[in-house]
Amino acid sequence: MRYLSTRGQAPDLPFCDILLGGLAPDGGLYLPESYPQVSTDDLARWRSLPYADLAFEILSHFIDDIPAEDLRAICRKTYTAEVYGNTRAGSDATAITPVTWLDAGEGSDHKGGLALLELSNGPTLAFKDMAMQLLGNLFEYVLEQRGEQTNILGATSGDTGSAAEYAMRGKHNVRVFMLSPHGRMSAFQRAQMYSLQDENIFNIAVKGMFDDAQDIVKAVSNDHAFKAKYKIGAVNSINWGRVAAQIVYYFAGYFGATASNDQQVDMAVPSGNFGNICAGHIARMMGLPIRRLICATNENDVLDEFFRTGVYRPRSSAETHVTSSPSMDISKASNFERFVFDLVGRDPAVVRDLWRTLESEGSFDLNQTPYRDALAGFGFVSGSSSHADRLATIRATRAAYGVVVDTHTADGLKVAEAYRDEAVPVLVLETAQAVKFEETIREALGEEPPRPDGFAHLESLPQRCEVMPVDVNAVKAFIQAHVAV
Ligand SMILES: Cc1ncc(COP(=O)(O)O)c(C=O)c1O
Ligand SMILES: N[C@@H](CCOP(=O)(O)O)C(=O)O
Repeated sequence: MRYLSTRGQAPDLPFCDILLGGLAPDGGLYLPESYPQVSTDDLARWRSLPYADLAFEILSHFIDDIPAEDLRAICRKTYTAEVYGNTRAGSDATAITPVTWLDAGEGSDHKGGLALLELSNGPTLAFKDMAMQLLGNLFEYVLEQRGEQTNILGATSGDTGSAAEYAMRGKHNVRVFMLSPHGRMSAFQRAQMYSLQDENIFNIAVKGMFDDAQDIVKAVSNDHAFKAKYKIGAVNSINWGRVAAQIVYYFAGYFGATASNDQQVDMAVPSGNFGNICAGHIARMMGLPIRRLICATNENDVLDEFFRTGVYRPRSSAETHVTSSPSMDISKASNFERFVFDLVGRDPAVVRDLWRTLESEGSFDLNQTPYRDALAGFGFVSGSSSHADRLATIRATRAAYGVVVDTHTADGLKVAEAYRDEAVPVLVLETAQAVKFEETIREALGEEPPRPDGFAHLESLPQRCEVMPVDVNAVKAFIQAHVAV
Protein backbone atom coordinates (compact mmCIF):
# COMPACT_ATOMS: atom_id res chain seq x y z
CA MET A 1 0.00 0.00 0.00
CA ARG A 2 1.33 3.43 -0.95
CA TYR A 3 0.30 6.75 0.51
CA LEU A 4 -0.40 9.94 -1.38
CA SER A 5 -0.81 13.54 -0.32
CA THR A 6 -4.17 15.32 -0.43
CA ARG A 7 -2.37 18.14 -2.29
CA GLY A 8 -0.91 15.76 -4.92
CA GLN A 9 2.56 17.31 -5.07
CA ALA A 10 4.54 14.98 -2.81
CA PRO A 11 6.05 11.58 -3.61
CA ASP A 12 3.93 8.50 -2.90
CA LEU A 13 5.49 6.55 -0.03
CA PRO A 14 5.03 3.25 1.83
CA PHE A 15 3.66 3.14 5.40
CA CYS A 16 6.94 3.05 7.36
CA ASP A 17 8.21 6.13 5.51
CA ILE A 18 5.20 8.23 6.50
CA LEU A 19 4.86 6.74 9.99
CA LEU A 20 7.41 9.02 11.62
CA GLY A 21 6.37 12.21 9.84
CA GLY A 22 3.43 14.59 9.95
CA LEU A 23 2.40 16.70 7.01
CA ALA A 24 3.45 15.67 3.52
CA PRO A 25 6.19 17.93 2.08
CA ASP A 26 3.59 19.78 -0.05
CA GLY A 27 1.62 20.71 3.10
CA GLY A 28 -1.07 18.06 2.50
CA LEU A 29 -2.00 15.02 4.56
CA TYR A 30 -1.23 11.44 3.62
CA LEU A 31 -3.97 8.96 2.77
CA PRO A 32 -3.83 5.45 1.33
CA GLU A 33 -3.96 5.40 -2.49
CA SER A 34 -7.28 3.51 -2.15
CA TYR A 35 -9.38 2.17 0.70
CA PRO A 36 -9.33 -1.61 1.13
CA GLN A 37 -12.80 -3.07 0.68
CA VAL A 38 -14.03 -5.56 3.25
CA SER A 39 -16.08 -8.48 2.02
CA THR A 40 -18.95 -10.18 3.83
CA ASP A 41 -16.53 -13.07 4.42
CA ASP A 42 -14.06 -10.68 6.11
CA LEU A 43 -16.79 -9.31 8.36
CA ALA A 44 -17.93 -12.83 9.26
CA ARG A 45 -14.37 -13.92 10.08
CA TRP A 46 -13.52 -10.77 12.03
CA ARG A 47 -16.67 -10.68 14.18
CA SER A 48 -15.38 -13.07 16.83
CA LEU A 49 -11.71 -12.04 16.87
CA PRO A 50 -10.06 -10.62 19.99
CA TYR A 51 -9.34 -6.87 19.60
CA ALA A 52 -5.59 -7.35 19.01
CA ASP A 53 -6.17 -9.82 16.18
CA LEU A 54 -8.89 -7.64 14.66
CA ALA A 55 -6.39 -4.77 14.75
CA PHE A 56 -3.86 -6.94 12.95
CA GLU A 57 -6.37 -7.97 10.25
CA ILE A 58 -7.41 -4.39 9.55
CA LEU A 59 -3.99 -2.79 9.83
CA SER A 60 -2.37 -5.39 7.58
CA HIS A 61 -4.53 -3.99 4.76
CA PHE A 62 -2.78 -0.65 5.28
CA ILE A 63 0.71 -1.80 6.33
CA ASP A 64 2.54 -4.15 3.97
CA ASP A 65 6.11 -3.11 4.77
CA ILE A 66 6.27 -4.69 8.24
CA PRO A 67 6.42 -8.51 8.20
CA ALA A 68 3.00 -9.94 9.16
CA GLU A 69 4.27 -11.81 12.20
CA ASP A 70 5.97 -8.69 13.57
CA LEU A 71 2.84 -6.60 13.04
CA ARG A 72 0.71 -9.23 14.76
CA ALA A 73 3.13 -9.30 17.71
CA ILE A 74 3.02 -5.49 17.99
CA CYS A 75 -0.81 -5.55 18.02
CA ARG A 76 -0.87 -8.31 20.66
CA LYS A 77 1.66 -6.47 22.82
CA THR A 78 -0.41 -3.26 22.56
CA TYR A 79 -4.01 -4.32 23.01
CA THR A 80 -4.07 -6.12 26.36
CA ALA A 81 -6.56 -6.01 29.21
CA GLU A 82 -3.73 -4.76 31.46
CA VAL A 83 -3.06 -1.69 29.29
CA TYR A 84 -6.79 -0.95 28.82
CA GLY A 85 -7.88 -2.02 32.29
CA ASN A 86 -9.27 1.28 33.66
CA THR A 87 -12.84 0.20 32.98
CA ARG A 88 -15.89 1.21 34.92
CA ALA A 89 -17.24 -1.46 37.30
CA GLY A 90 -18.96 -4.20 35.35
CA SER A 91 -17.24 -3.55 31.99
CA ASP A 92 -15.15 -6.30 30.43
CA ALA A 93 -11.54 -5.14 30.05
CA THR A 94 -10.69 -8.07 27.77
CA ALA A 95 -12.98 -6.53 25.15
CA ILE A 96 -10.55 -3.52 25.09
CA THR A 97 -13.41 -1.31 23.81
CA PRO A 98 -16.49 -2.61 25.68
CA VAL A 99 -19.96 -1.60 24.55
CA THR A 100 -22.22 -0.43 27.41
CA TRP A 101 -25.92 -0.29 26.62
CA LEU A 102 -27.67 2.64 28.22
CA ASP A 103 -30.92 1.68 26.55
CA ALA A 104 -30.84 -1.74 24.88
CA GLY A 105 -33.62 -0.83 22.43
CA GLU A 106 -35.93 -3.35 20.79
CA GLY A 107 -35.10 -7.01 20.21
CA SER A 108 -31.80 -8.72 19.50
CA ASP A 109 -30.80 -6.04 16.98
CA HIS A 110 -31.23 -3.25 19.57
CA LYS A 111 -33.34 -1.07 17.26
CA GLY A 112 -33.64 2.43 18.73
CA GLY A 113 -31.05 1.54 21.37
CA LEU A 114 -28.35 3.80 22.77
CA ALA A 115 -24.90 2.59 23.77
CA LEU A 116 -21.51 3.92 24.77
CA LEU A 117 -18.45 2.58 22.99
CA GLU A 118 -15.86 2.77 25.77
CA LEU A 119 -12.60 4.06 24.34
CA SER A 120 -11.09 5.67 27.39
CA ASN A 121 -9.92 2.78 29.54
CA GLY A 122 -6.23 3.14 28.66
CA PRO A 123 -3.40 4.63 30.75
CA THR A 124 -4.48 8.30 30.37
CA LEU A 125 -8.27 7.79 30.42
CA ALA A 126 -8.98 9.21 26.94
CA PHE A 127 -9.57 7.65 23.53
CA LYS A 128 -6.16 8.89 22.34
CA ASP A 129 -4.60 5.88 24.10
CA MET A 130 -6.27 3.59 21.56
CA ALA A 131 -3.95 4.74 18.77
CA MET A 132 -1.10 6.22 20.76
CA GLN A 133 -0.09 2.99 22.53
CA LEU A 134 0.16 1.31 19.13
CA LEU A 135 2.10 4.24 17.68
CA GLY A 136 4.60 4.04 20.57
CA ASN A 137 5.28 0.39 19.79
CA LEU A 138 5.40 0.98 16.02
CA PHE A 139 7.81 3.91 16.44
CA GLU A 140 10.08 1.81 18.64
CA TYR A 141 10.05 -1.06 16.11
CA VAL A 142 10.73 1.07 13.01
CA LEU A 143 13.39 3.22 14.73
CA GLU A 144 15.21 0.09 15.97
CA GLN A 145 15.12 -1.43 12.47
CA ARG A 146 16.53 1.76 10.97
CA GLY A 147 18.92 2.64 13.78
CA GLU A 148 17.31 6.09 13.99
CA GLN A 149 15.95 8.50 16.59
CA THR A 150 13.02 10.91 16.39
CA ASN A 151 12.03 14.16 18.10
CA ILE A 152 8.28 14.34 18.24
CA LEU A 153 6.69 17.76 18.10
CA GLY A 154 3.02 17.68 19.03
CA ALA A 155 0.13 19.95 19.95
CA THR A 156 -2.52 19.10 22.47
CA SER A 157 -5.72 20.54 23.83
CA GLY A 158 -5.37 18.15 26.75
CA ASP A 159 -5.54 14.48 25.81
CA THR A 160 -3.19 13.82 22.87
CA GLY A 161 -0.32 15.20 24.93
CA SER A 162 -0.65 12.90 27.91
CA ALA A 163 -1.45 9.87 25.73
CA ALA A 164 1.69 10.52 23.65
CA GLU A 165 3.87 11.12 26.67
CA TYR A 166 2.68 7.96 28.42
CA ALA A 167 3.22 5.98 25.22
CA MET A 168 6.73 7.37 24.62
CA ARG A 169 8.13 7.99 28.11
CA GLY A 170 11.41 6.25 28.78
CA LYS A 171 11.88 5.17 25.13
CA HIS A 172 15.58 5.73 24.40
CA ASN A 173 15.18 6.69 20.74
CA VAL A 174 12.27 9.15 21.10
CA ARG A 175 11.99 12.64 22.62
CA VAL A 176 8.60 14.37 22.95
CA PHE A 177 8.15 18.16 22.73
CA MET A 178 4.48 18.80 23.48
CA LEU A 179 2.80 22.19 23.05
CA SER A 180 -0.29 22.82 25.16
CA PRO A 181 -2.52 25.91 25.53
CA HIS A 182 -1.40 27.73 28.69
CA GLY A 183 -4.15 27.75 31.33
CA ARG A 184 -6.78 26.15 29.07
CA MET A 185 -6.70 22.50 30.15
CA SER A 186 -8.34 20.92 33.17
CA ALA A 187 -6.34 20.54 36.39
CA PHE A 188 -6.25 16.76 35.87
CA GLN A 189 -5.00 17.07 32.27
CA ARG A 190 -2.27 19.52 33.32
CA ALA A 191 -1.16 17.27 36.14
CA GLN A 192 -1.06 14.20 33.88
CA MET A 193 1.39 15.88 31.52
CA TYR A 194 3.35 18.29 33.64
CA SER A 195 4.05 15.84 36.46
CA LEU A 196 6.08 13.54 34.20
CA GLN A 197 9.76 13.81 35.09
CA ASP A 198 11.16 11.55 32.35
CA GLU A 199 14.23 12.95 30.61
CA ASN A 200 12.77 12.46 27.14
CA ILE A 201 9.57 14.45 27.83
CA PHE A 202 9.39 18.26 27.37
CA ASN A 203 6.15 20.15 28.03
CA ILE A 204 5.77 23.63 26.56
CA ALA A 205 2.72 25.74 27.44
CA VAL A 206 2.07 28.35 24.74
CA LYS A 207 0.12 31.50 25.55
CA GLY A 208 -2.65 30.82 23.04
CA MET A 209 -5.22 28.24 22.00
CA PHE A 210 -4.76 24.70 20.64
CA ASP A 211 -4.99 26.03 17.07
CA ASP A 212 -1.99 28.29 17.71
CA ALA A 213 -0.02 25.30 18.96
CA GLN A 214 -1.08 23.22 15.96
CA ASP A 215 -0.06 26.05 13.60
CA ILE A 216 3.41 25.99 15.16
CA VAL A 217 3.65 22.22 14.62
CA LYS A 218 2.65 22.68 10.97
CA ALA A 219 5.08 25.58 10.47
CA VAL A 220 7.95 23.48 11.81
CA SER A 221 6.85 20.55 9.66
CA ASN A 222 6.86 22.85 6.61
CA ASP A 223 10.44 23.95 7.34
CA HIS A 224 11.92 20.96 5.54
CA ALA A 225 15.54 21.71 6.43
CA PHE A 226 14.78 22.02 10.17
CA LYS A 227 12.54 18.95 10.07
CA ALA A 228 15.28 16.85 8.46
CA LYS A 229 18.11 18.17 10.64
CA TYR A 230 16.24 17.66 13.93
CA LYS A 231 14.38 14.52 12.82
CA ILE A 232 11.01 15.99 13.69
CA GLY A 233 8.20 13.44 13.96
CA ALA A 234 4.47 13.81 14.61
CA VAL A 235 1.92 12.11 16.85
CA ASN A 236 -1.09 14.28 16.16
CA SER A 237 -3.74 12.93 13.86
CA ILE A 238 -2.00 14.61 10.93
CA ASN A 239 0.05 11.41 11.24
CA TRP A 240 -1.75 8.72 9.22
CA GLY A 241 -0.77 6.03 11.77
CA ARG A 242 -3.09 7.64 14.32
CA VAL A 243 -6.08 7.55 11.99
CA ALA A 244 -5.33 3.99 10.85
CA ALA A 245 -5.29 2.69 14.42
CA GLN A 246 -8.57 4.50 15.16
CA ILE A 247 -10.36 2.71 12.29
CA VAL A 248 -10.12 -0.55 14.24
CA TYR A 249 -12.49 0.43 17.05
CA TYR A 250 -15.26 1.34 14.63
CA PHE A 251 -15.23 -2.30 13.55
CA ALA A 252 -14.93 -3.53 17.15
CA GLY A 253 -17.81 -1.26 18.20
CA TYR A 254 -19.97 -2.43 15.32
CA PHE A 255 -19.37 -6.09 16.20
CA GLY A 256 -19.99 -5.38 19.88
CA ALA A 257 -23.34 -3.72 19.22
CA THR A 258 -24.81 -5.99 16.55
CA ALA A 259 -25.64 -9.65 16.22
CA SER A 260 -25.28 -9.92 12.43
CA ASN A 261 -23.44 -8.17 9.64
CA ASP A 262 -26.73 -7.28 7.94
CA GLN A 263 -27.48 -4.69 10.61
CA GLN A 264 -26.64 -1.01 10.41
CA VAL A 265 -25.69 1.35 13.21
CA ASP A 266 -25.29 5.09 13.71
CA MET A 267 -22.09 6.28 15.38
CA ALA A 268 -21.98 9.62 17.23
CA VAL A 269 -18.53 11.16 17.57
CA PRO A 270 -17.53 14.11 19.78
CA SER A 271 -15.39 16.05 17.30
CA GLY A 272 -12.63 18.66 17.33
CA ASN A 273 -9.69 17.99 15.03
CA PHE A 274 -11.86 15.59 12.98
CA GLY A 275 -9.40 12.69 13.38
CA ASN A 276 -11.74 10.38 15.21
CA ILE A 277 -14.70 10.76 12.89
CA CYS A 278 -12.37 10.69 9.87
CA ALA A 279 -11.42 7.16 10.95
CA GLY A 280 -15.15 6.36 11.08
CA HIS A 281 -15.59 7.79 7.60
CA ILE A 282 -12.81 5.53 6.33
CA ALA A 283 -14.31 2.47 8.08
CA ARG A 284 -17.59 3.30 6.33
CA MET A 285 -15.80 3.72 2.98
CA MET A 286 -14.26 0.27 3.55
CA GLY A 287 -17.75 -1.20 3.74
CA LEU A 288 -18.56 -1.24 7.47
CA PRO A 289 -22.37 -0.91 7.70
CA ILE A 290 -22.50 2.49 9.38
CA ARG A 291 -25.72 4.25 8.40
CA ARG A 292 -24.82 7.71 9.70
CA LEU A 293 -21.83 9.37 11.27
CA ILE A 294 -23.10 11.96 13.72
CA CYS A 295 -20.55 14.74 14.11
CA ALA A 296 -21.00 16.40 17.53
CA THR A 297 -19.23 19.66 18.32
CA ASN A 298 -19.21 21.91 21.35
CA GLU A 299 -19.69 25.69 21.09
CA ASN A 300 -16.83 25.68 18.57
CA ASP A 301 -19.16 24.58 15.81
CA VAL A 302 -17.23 25.10 12.55
CA LEU A 303 -17.75 21.46 11.55
CA ASP A 304 -21.45 21.45 12.42
CA GLU A 305 -21.85 24.63 10.38
CA PHE A 306 -20.16 22.96 7.41
CA PHE A 307 -22.38 19.87 7.44
CA ARG A 308 -25.50 22.01 7.82
CA THR A 309 -24.67 24.74 5.30
CA GLY A 310 -21.88 23.58 2.97
CA VAL A 311 -19.76 26.54 4.06
CA TYR A 312 -16.42 25.90 5.74
CA ARG A 313 -15.26 28.90 7.78
CA PRO A 314 -12.59 28.13 10.38
CA ARG A 315 -12.44 30.69 13.18
CA SER A 316 -9.45 32.57 14.54
CA SER A 317 -8.09 31.82 18.02
CA ALA A 318 -9.73 35.02 19.28
CA GLU A 319 -13.11 33.69 18.08
CA THR A 320 -12.58 30.23 19.58
CA HIS A 321 -14.58 29.67 22.76
CA VAL A 322 -13.02 28.33 25.94
CA THR A 323 -15.53 25.66 26.97
CA SER A 324 -16.15 22.94 29.51
CA SER A 325 -15.31 20.32 26.87
CA PRO A 326 -11.86 21.90 26.40
CA SER A 327 -10.27 19.13 24.35
CA MET A 328 -12.64 20.10 21.52
CA ASP A 329 -11.82 23.82 21.63
CA ILE A 330 -10.58 23.60 18.06
CA SER A 331 -11.57 25.77 15.09
CA LYS A 332 -9.20 24.53 12.38
CA ALA A 333 -9.72 20.79 12.10
CA SER A 334 -6.70 19.24 10.38
CA ASN A 335 -8.32 16.03 9.24
CA PHE A 336 -11.15 17.81 7.52
CA GLU A 337 -8.81 18.07 4.53
CA ARG A 338 -8.68 14.26 4.34
CA PHE A 339 -12.46 14.13 4.15
CA VAL A 340 -12.65 16.91 1.56
CA PHE A 341 -10.15 14.99 -0.60
CA ASP A 342 -12.63 12.08 -0.72
CA LEU A 343 -15.60 14.42 -1.15
CA VAL A 344 -14.11 16.03 -4.28
CA GLY A 345 -13.40 12.66 -5.87
CA ARG A 346 -9.79 12.53 -4.67
CA ASP A 347 -8.74 15.29 -7.03
CA PRO A 348 -5.76 17.07 -5.41
CA ALA A 349 -6.08 20.06 -7.76
CA VAL A 350 -9.54 20.79 -6.32
CA VAL A 351 -8.19 20.47 -2.76
CA ARG A 352 -5.34 22.88 -3.57
CA ASP A 353 -7.86 25.30 -5.01
CA LEU A 354 -10.16 25.14 -1.99
CA TRP A 355 -7.29 25.62 0.44
CA ARG A 356 -6.00 28.58 -1.62
CA THR A 357 -9.49 30.11 -1.34
CA LEU A 358 -9.46 29.39 2.39
CA GLU A 359 -6.16 31.18 2.74
CA SER A 360 -7.18 34.24 0.73
CA GLU A 361 -10.84 34.56 1.81
CA GLY A 362 -11.00 32.76 5.14
CA SER A 363 -13.69 30.31 4.00
CA PHE A 364 -14.99 28.23 1.11
CA ASP A 365 -18.53 27.50 0.02
CA LEU A 366 -19.48 24.25 -1.72
CA ASN A 367 -23.04 25.32 -2.47
CA GLN A 368 -22.64 26.16 -6.14
CA THR A 369 -20.49 23.07 -6.77
CA PRO A 370 -21.35 19.42 -7.45
CA TYR A 371 -19.76 18.56 -4.10
CA ARG A 372 -22.71 19.91 -2.11
CA ASP A 373 -24.96 17.14 -3.47
CA ALA A 374 -22.16 14.58 -3.17
CA LEU A 375 -21.98 15.34 0.57
CA ALA A 376 -25.27 13.54 1.16
CA GLY A 377 -23.71 10.25 0.05
CA PHE A 378 -21.15 10.27 2.85
CA GLY A 379 -23.65 9.72 5.66
CA PHE A 380 -22.71 12.70 7.83
CA VAL A 381 -25.15 14.59 10.03
CA SER A 382 -24.17 17.00 12.77
CA GLY A 383 -25.12 19.12 15.74
CA SER A 384 -23.58 21.16 18.52
CA SER A 385 -23.84 21.26 22.29
CA SER A 386 -23.50 24.09 24.81
CA HIS A 387 -22.41 24.23 28.45
CA ALA A 388 -26.05 24.08 29.55
CA ASP A 389 -26.69 21.07 27.25
CA ARG A 390 -23.61 19.36 28.65
CA LEU A 391 -24.69 19.80 32.27
CA ALA A 392 -28.23 18.65 31.46
CA THR A 393 -26.95 15.57 29.60
CA ILE A 394 -24.54 14.61 32.40
CA ARG A 395 -27.41 14.88 34.90
CA ALA A 396 -29.92 13.02 32.72
CA THR A 397 -27.48 10.19 31.92
CA ARG A 398 -26.68 9.75 35.59
CA ALA A 399 -30.37 9.82 36.56
CA ALA A 400 -31.63 7.50 33.82
CA TYR A 401 -28.78 5.01 33.53
CA GLY A 402 -26.60 5.45 36.64
CA VAL A 403 -23.59 6.29 34.43
CA VAL A 404 -21.36 9.36 34.82
CA VAL A 405 -20.05 10.56 31.46
CA ASP A 406 -17.38 13.14 30.74
CA THR A 407 -18.15 16.51 29.15
CA HIS A 408 -17.09 15.52 25.58
CA THR A 409 -19.07 12.29 25.65
CA ALA A 410 -21.99 14.37 26.92
CA ASP A 411 -21.74 16.49 23.77
CA GLY A 412 -21.88 13.27 21.73
CA LEU A 413 -24.90 12.01 23.65
CA LYS A 414 -26.74 15.31 23.35
CA VAL A 415 -26.37 15.41 19.56
CA ALA A 416 -27.03 11.65 19.21
CA GLU A 417 -30.39 12.07 20.96
CA ALA A 418 -31.46 14.56 18.30
CA TYR A 419 -30.96 11.95 15.57
CA ARG A 420 -32.01 8.80 17.42
CA ASP A 421 -34.77 6.82 15.67
CA GLU A 422 -36.34 3.37 15.79
CA ALA A 423 -34.49 1.98 12.75
CA VAL A 424 -31.00 1.34 14.16
CA PRO A 425 -29.06 1.59 17.43
CA VAL A 426 -26.73 4.53 17.99
CA LEU A 427 -23.29 4.12 19.51
CA VAL A 428 -21.81 7.18 21.16
CA LEU A 429 -18.03 7.11 21.31
CA GLU A 430 -16.96 7.68 24.92
CA THR A 431 -13.83 9.73 24.38
CA ALA A 432 -12.69 10.41 27.94
CA GLN A 433 -13.44 9.54 31.53
CA ALA A 434 -15.35 12.02 33.68
CA VAL A 435 -12.55 12.39 36.25
CA LYS A 436 -10.49 14.35 33.70
CA PHE A 437 -13.08 17.16 33.87
CA GLU A 438 -14.11 16.91 37.47
CA GLU A 439 -14.84 20.66 37.92
CA THR A 440 -17.76 20.42 35.47
CA ILE A 441 -18.95 17.07 36.83
CA ARG A 442 -19.08 18.64 40.28
CA GLU A 443 -21.07 21.54 38.81
CA ALA A 444 -23.51 19.14 37.13
CA LEU A 445 -23.93 16.51 39.83
CA GLY A 446 -22.63 18.05 43.03
CA GLU A 447 -20.41 15.01 43.51
CA GLU A 448 -16.97 13.76 42.54
CA PRO A 449 -16.74 11.51 39.47
CA PRO A 450 -15.33 7.99 39.91
CA ARG A 451 -11.51 8.04 40.01
CA PRO A 452 -9.76 4.85 38.87
CA ASP A 453 -7.08 3.37 41.13
CA GLY A 454 -3.66 4.81 40.53
CA PHE A 455 -4.81 8.43 40.06
CA ALA A 456 -5.44 9.27 43.72
CA HIS A 457 -2.87 12.04 44.25
CA LEU A 458 -2.14 13.04 40.66
CA GLU A 459 -2.83 16.77 41.06
CA SER A 460 -0.51 17.10 44.07
CA LEU A 461 2.58 15.73 42.28
CA PRO A 462 5.34 18.26 41.43
CA GLN A 463 4.95 19.70 37.92
CA ARG A 464 7.40 21.10 35.35
CA CYS A 465 6.62 22.98 32.15
CA GLU A 466 8.17 25.71 29.97
CA VAL A 467 5.86 28.69 29.27
CA MET A 468 6.31 30.46 25.91
CA PRO A 469 4.64 32.99 23.63
CA VAL A 470 3.03 31.80 20.39
CA ASP A 471 6.30 31.93 18.46
CA VAL A 472 7.61 29.32 16.04
CA ASN A 473 11.17 30.52 16.45
CA ALA A 474 11.03 30.22 20.24
CA VAL A 475 9.86 26.62 19.90
CA LYS A 476 12.57 25.85 17.35
CA ALA A 477 15.21 27.38 19.63
CA PHE A 478 13.97 25.24 22.53
CA ILE A 479 14.25 22.09 20.41
CA GLN A 480 17.72 23.10 19.20
CA ALA A 481 18.84 23.59 22.79
CA HIS A 482 17.67 20.12 23.83
CA VAL A 483 18.70 18.00 20.84
CA ALA A 484 22.31 17.27 20.00
CA VAL A 485 22.88 16.93 16.22
C1 LIG B 1 -11.90 13.83 25.03
C2 LIG B 1 -11.92 14.20 23.59
N1 LIG B 1 -13.06 14.08 22.92
C3 LIG B 1 -13.13 14.41 21.62
C4 LIG B 1 -12.04 14.91 20.94
C5 LIG B 1 -12.19 15.24 19.49
O1 LIG B 1 -11.55 14.28 18.69
P1 LIG B 1 -10.99 14.66 17.27
O2 LIG B 1 -9.98 15.73 17.47
O3 LIG B 1 -10.37 13.42 16.77
O4 LIG B 1 -12.13 15.14 16.47
C6 LIG B 1 -10.83 15.06 21.61
C7 LIG B 1 -9.61 15.59 20.96
O5 LIG B 1 -9.58 16.11 19.91
C8 LIG B 1 -10.76 14.66 22.96
O6 LIG B 1 -9.61 14.75 23.62
N1 LIG C 1 -8.19 16.90 21.38
C1 LIG C 1 -6.83 16.72 21.05
C2 LIG C 1 -6.34 17.74 20.07
C3 LIG C 1 -5.37 17.15 19.12
O1 LIG C 1 -5.97 16.25 18.29
P1 LIG C 1 -5.20 15.14 17.47
O2 LIG C 1 -6.18 14.04 17.40
O3 LIG C 1 -4.87 15.73 16.17
O4 LIG C 1 -3.96 14.72 18.19
C4 LIG C 1 -6.09 16.72 22.37
O5 LIG C 1 -6.72 16.38 23.35
O6 LIG C 1 -4.94 17.03 22.46
